[in-house]
Amino acid sequence: MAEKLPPGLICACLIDRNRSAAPAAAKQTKAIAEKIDAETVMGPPPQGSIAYTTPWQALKEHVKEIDKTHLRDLLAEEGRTLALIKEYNGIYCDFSRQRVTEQTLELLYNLAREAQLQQKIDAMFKGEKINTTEGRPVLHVATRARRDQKIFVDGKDVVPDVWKVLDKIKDFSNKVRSGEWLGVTGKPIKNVVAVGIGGSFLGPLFVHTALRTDLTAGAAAVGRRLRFLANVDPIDVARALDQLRQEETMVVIISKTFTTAETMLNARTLRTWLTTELGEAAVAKHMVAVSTNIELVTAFGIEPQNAFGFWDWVGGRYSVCSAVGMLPLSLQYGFDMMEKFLMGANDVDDHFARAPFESNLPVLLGLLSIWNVSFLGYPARAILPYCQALAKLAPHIQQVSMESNGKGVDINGKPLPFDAGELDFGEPGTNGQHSFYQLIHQGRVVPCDFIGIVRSQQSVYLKGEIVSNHDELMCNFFAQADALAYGKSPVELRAQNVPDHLIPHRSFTGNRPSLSIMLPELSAYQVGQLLSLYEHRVAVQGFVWGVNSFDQWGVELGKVLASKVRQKMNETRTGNRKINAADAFNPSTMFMINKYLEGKNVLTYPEPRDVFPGDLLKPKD
Ligand SMILES: O=P(O)(O)OC[C@H]1O[C@](O)(CO)[C@@H](O)[C@@H]1O
Repeated sequence: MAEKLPPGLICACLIDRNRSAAPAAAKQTKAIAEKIDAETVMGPPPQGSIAYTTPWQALKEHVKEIDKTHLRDLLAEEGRTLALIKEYNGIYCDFSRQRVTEQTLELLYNLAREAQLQQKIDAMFKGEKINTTEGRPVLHVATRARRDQKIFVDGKDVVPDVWKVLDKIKDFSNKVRSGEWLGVTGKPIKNVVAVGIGGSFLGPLFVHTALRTDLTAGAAAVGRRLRFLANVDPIDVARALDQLRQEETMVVIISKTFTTAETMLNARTLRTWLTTELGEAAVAKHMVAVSTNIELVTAFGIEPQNAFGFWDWVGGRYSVCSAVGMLPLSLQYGFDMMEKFLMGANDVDDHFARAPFESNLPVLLGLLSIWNVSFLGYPARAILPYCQALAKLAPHIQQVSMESNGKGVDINGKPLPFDAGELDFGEPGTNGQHSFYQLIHQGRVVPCDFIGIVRSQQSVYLKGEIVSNHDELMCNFFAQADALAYGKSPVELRAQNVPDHLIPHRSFTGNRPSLSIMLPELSAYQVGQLLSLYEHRVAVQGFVWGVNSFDQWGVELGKVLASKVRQKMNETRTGNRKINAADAFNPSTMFMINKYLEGKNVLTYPEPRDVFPGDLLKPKD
C-alpha cells in the first residue's frame, strides 16, 4: 500500500504507526516531517503562479474601487447593464448583478490572456495531453462532435469511433424499444436500472430529470422506467428494484474503470437478482455494460457485443455525452431525442472554442467566478434553477466543479498561493427560498446563479388566479436577484414604520452578487447547451488558476483505507473476533468498528447466503 501513496502520506502513515511514542514527541516529529516533506516534494509556492503576475495584482488593487460601489448604484446605469447582458443562440445571460464594472471585465480579460487561456482552450480541442498527471487528452467535446467534424488524438481522427458507438447505441436502443430485443422469457424490456456512481451516475441523472418533464420526451418514454442505483446502501438497492420484474428489466452497468468498489458490488448484486429468478441465460439478455475496460466487462460475464465502449480521454464527470449517458437515456427516450441533446452541447462547444472572450459565455462565467472567489473572497456558489426539471443540475455540477478544481497544487505540482475551486451547492427555486436563502440574504455572501425558462413544458393556470404557475415561479426568479442586489436599508424600514428594535433584524445589506441565465425552453437541445456551458466554465477557472482540472487524486486515499477496513472486517467475521490493536487502526476507529460489529450482530445471518432487499425484515428461520 505504501508505495502507492504520495510521500507526504507515507510520512503520516509511518508516524501513525508509531503510536507508542509520547503524544508531544509524535506531534513534533510529525510537524518536522511535514515541513521536510512540503519542501522536498513540492517546494515553495511558485513565483510563476498566476497570482504573482501584474494582471492578478491589478485585479487585487481594483477590488478597492469596487468596494466603494454598491450594486444598487451600479444597476442604475443602463449603459453598464446593456454591456453586461450577453446572448448566444437563445441563451440569455445577465451579468449586471455581478459586482463588476466594464473595467473589471477588461482586467479579467488581461488575466485570461496572461494565463494563456485561449491557447489552453485550443490545446484541449486539439487533443493535446493537457491532463498531464494521467498523460491523457481531455476530449469530452469529441463525444458530441458532429459526424463531419474531425478531432485528432495522436494523429488519429476519433470522431468515426465516437459515431460507431453512437450508431451501435441507436441500433440497440431501437431494438429494445421496438420489442425486437426480448428478455429471456420472451417479454419486452420496459425497465432499465443504470448502475454507476460519481460521473457514471450524476450526469445521466441530471439529464433524465431534465427530460422527464419534456412532453415529447414524456411521450417517448411512455410505459418505460429508468432507475439509477449508485449507493451500496441496501436501501438504495431496494428502491431501485422496487416493483420491477426481472423478466422485463435490463441492467446497465456503467463504470469507466469497471473496478469501482460500489458499482461492482451492486453489479454482482443485480446479476444475482436476475439469475436467481431467470437463470444464467439472463445475463446475455438482461445485462449490458458501458466502460473503457472491455476486458473486465468480459471477465464479469457480459458479452463484448453487449458492451458499449468509450475512451480514457473522457473524464468520468465529463462522460454523460458518451455511452455513459447516451445508452440508458436512449433506452428511455429514444436515440433521436438524445442526439438533439448532443447537438445542443456541440453548439456551445463551438461557441466556446471560437467566440472572443468578450462574448464567450463559458469564458465570462468562468472569469466572473474567479473574480468572486479569488478577489472578492466569496468561496461558495449557489446554483438555483427556477425549474424543477433542473433539480439535479446542482449535484451534477457540484462534482464537475469540485472534483475538477478542488486542488491544492498547480499543474506542475507546486503549492497554490491561493485557494482554488469553490463550494457548489443548490436547489431549485422556490423550494430553496424556504430553506437556505436566509443565509444568502442576511448571512454570508454567496454568489448565485439564477436559471429561468421562458416557456415551461407544462402549463398550469387556474381561472381566477393572478398569474399561471409558471409565471409565479418566474416572479420569484426576477425578485430574488433584486432582493440580493438592492437589500433593504434602515431608512426604508423606518419609512414603513418598522419598530426600532426590529430594524437590525429586518435590514438587508444588499450588494450580494448573482447572475441570471434564461433559456427559451428546456428541450433536450437546451439541456445539452446548459451542460456544455457549465462544463467549460469549470475548465476556464482551472485554466486560469493553473490547476489540472481533469485528474482527481483526492478521492484515492479514502478508497485505500476503506479497502483495509473491508479486509479486516472480513477477517473478524471469519475469525469470529473483534478488531484489536494488532489490526493497526487508531483507537477511535477500533472502538467505532467494534461498536458497529456488536450492534449489527442481531441482524447478521450465521451462514453466508444471498440476501435481498426486504429479507432482513423477514423473520429468521
Ligand atoms: O466510472 P467509474 O470508473 O466507476 O468511476 C466512478 C467515479 O469515481 C470517481 O473516480 C471518484 O471516486 C469519479 O471520478 C468517477 O466518476
